[in-house]
Amino acid sequence: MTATLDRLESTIAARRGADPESSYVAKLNARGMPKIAQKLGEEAVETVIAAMRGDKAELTGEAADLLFHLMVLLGASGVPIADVMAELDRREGVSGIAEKNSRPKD
Ligand SMILES: N=c1c2ncn([C@@H]3O[C@H](COP(=O)(O)OP(=O)(O)OP(=O)(O)O)[C@@H](O)[C@H]3O)c2ncn1[C@@H]1O[C@H](COP(=O)(O)O)[C@@H](O)[C@H]1O
Repeated sequence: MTATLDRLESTIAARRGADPESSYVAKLNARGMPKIAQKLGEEAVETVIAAMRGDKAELTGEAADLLFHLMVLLGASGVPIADVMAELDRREGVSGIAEKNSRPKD
């Protein structure tokens, strides 16, 4: 999964300055953060609707759209996907401790 996202991150970075007529990534970036954020929100809603319908094929497609648009937003914001992964890894460690602390004491 990480390799796929790393590759996508590189592709998005390479396409950002391309011709907006021929590149969707360039077109979105040219329209700025409000448009990128709006698209991410739309894809999130479409993902939720697909999940509620219980259609796994539709959900798979919408989830891919959602992840792609999140990657575009992170790229435009200068946040590397490696930082997001590192935060998730950190939380994995933290949640173990939180779980332990939430257990009733003898
Ligand atoms: N993964 C994707 C990807 N997923 C979805 N999309 C595009 O996201 C758009 C979403 O469709 P919508 O109808 O919601 O959007 P729209 O009508 O084009 O835009 P609006 O009018 O809503 O602003 C479609 O144009 C899809 O083609 C993607 N476009 C590009 N990629 C990746 O990005 C790479 C670079 O793409 P280009 O920048 O186009 O070269 C590609 O090789 C792919 O790997």
